[in-house]
Amino acid sequence: MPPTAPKTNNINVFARWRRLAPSEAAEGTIDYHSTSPTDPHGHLSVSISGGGDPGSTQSWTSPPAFNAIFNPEDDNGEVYKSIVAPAIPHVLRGGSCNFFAYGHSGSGKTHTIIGYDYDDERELGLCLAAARQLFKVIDDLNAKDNAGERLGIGFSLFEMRKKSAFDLLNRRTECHVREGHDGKVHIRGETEMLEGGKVRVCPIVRRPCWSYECFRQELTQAVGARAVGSSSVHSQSSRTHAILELEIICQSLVDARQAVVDRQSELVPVGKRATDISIEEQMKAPVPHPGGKWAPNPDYEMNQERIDAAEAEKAEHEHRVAVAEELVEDILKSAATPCLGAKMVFVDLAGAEYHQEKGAQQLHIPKQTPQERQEGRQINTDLLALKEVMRAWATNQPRIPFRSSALTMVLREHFLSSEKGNSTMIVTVSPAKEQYAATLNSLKYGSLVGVTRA
Ligand SMILES: Nc1ncnc2c1ncn2[C@@H]1O[C@H](COP(=O)(O)OP(=O)(O)OP(=O)(O)O)[C@@H](O)[C@H]1O
Repeated sequence: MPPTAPKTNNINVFARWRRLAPSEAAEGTIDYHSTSPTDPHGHLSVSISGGGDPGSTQSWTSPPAFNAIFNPEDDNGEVYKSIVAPAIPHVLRGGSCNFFAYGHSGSGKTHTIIGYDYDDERELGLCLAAARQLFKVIDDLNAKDNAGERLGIGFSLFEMRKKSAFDLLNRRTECHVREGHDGKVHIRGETEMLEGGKVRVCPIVRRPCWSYECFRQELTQAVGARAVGSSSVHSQSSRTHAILELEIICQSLVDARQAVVDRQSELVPVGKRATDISIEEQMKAPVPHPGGKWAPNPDYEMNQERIDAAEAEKAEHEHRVAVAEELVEDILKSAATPCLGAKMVFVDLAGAEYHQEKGAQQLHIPKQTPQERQEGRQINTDLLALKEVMRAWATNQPRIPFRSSALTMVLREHFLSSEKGNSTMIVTVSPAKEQYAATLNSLKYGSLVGVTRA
């Protein structure tokens, strides 16, 4: 019986072969080619061989899991044109989408998502190329006579490591990932003590940019603060998952969100006072009796009026927070252009590691420290959790295991806010013979996600 044909394509999966580094040339390359079996959706299979010992006939062919496969001569511009550019109209209609780069260390994830050459148009990372195209449209909209409020792009950029996020727009400040009682995940940054007992818990920084040039400068500066270390493959490895969120914004949205943070900080001392008063009054009401029991104090009548007044003040401040939150929603709903609030999320995942001490020595990179090896294990655990989320998402499972890691908790919102079909994984792979095992693992990971379509 032929396999059941997929009904929808919830997650798009692409593979990208990177160029061979000059230092890898002596070892030779993996043999690889893509085939297009009779798949109802035209998805491609990839076959690889040539790893292992000389003369080895070891080979592997994936199921038809890949939407397209990019060759080493395809530059970032080509990848952008095929993967990201088609999503821009969806974003301009107000939709959201996300893009993940997955691959072993040194396979080209950062090259693809962020890029290393910020001046060469053909080599801009996908996020910069997307912002450039969005700004072209936004600038045209802003120039129109009947334009509503001026639009721009706000962005946040942070790294995930273990259970913490590090805000690259705020001196790599450590932020905490918390699940609220509403099930939403919040990333909370620094806590500031203000006058009058106000406590401001800053959210992760979202920097507003009103031109592409401003965005490019801010992004490149922030990227410079990324944590690098030595992986099992190269010595400038990103040891964390970098998450970059672009959002179309206007000034009133920025102000309204700031007002929510301000109202919340005003609520903190008022809420604390209400709790203190209630406890204080209740403590005075009973008195200890012999035998360790407590009984009502005949000489003290609990001051219910005092408690009620404090509770009323707290309710008033809670109402102010709710009003500020509603204003944010109203601005998003009543925008003159539907794209306000639309998001594009780019994730440069930390490199999956396959420990190959032999390969590391050949590449003359420093040996990993025990801490780096421990980080490597944590990275692999996160990537496994992400694979399970993607498989469950792709097959429309009722329960998606978002809570299995801090990384997947943070990504929850991005999956849920993107309609099905707007999540894309780019599996980056190296053609170097010495990385055959790692390449094979990455392709297997990608094909597991790619074939599980509902
Ligand atoms: N498609 C490509 N074309 C040209 N050079 C590339 C390509 N992909 C990667 N490279 C180069 O290979 C090296 C490693 O790439 P990159 O830093 O993007 O890997 P990575 O997967 O992000 O690694 P890690 O997970 O360890 O951070 C870089 O010097 C990069 O410029």
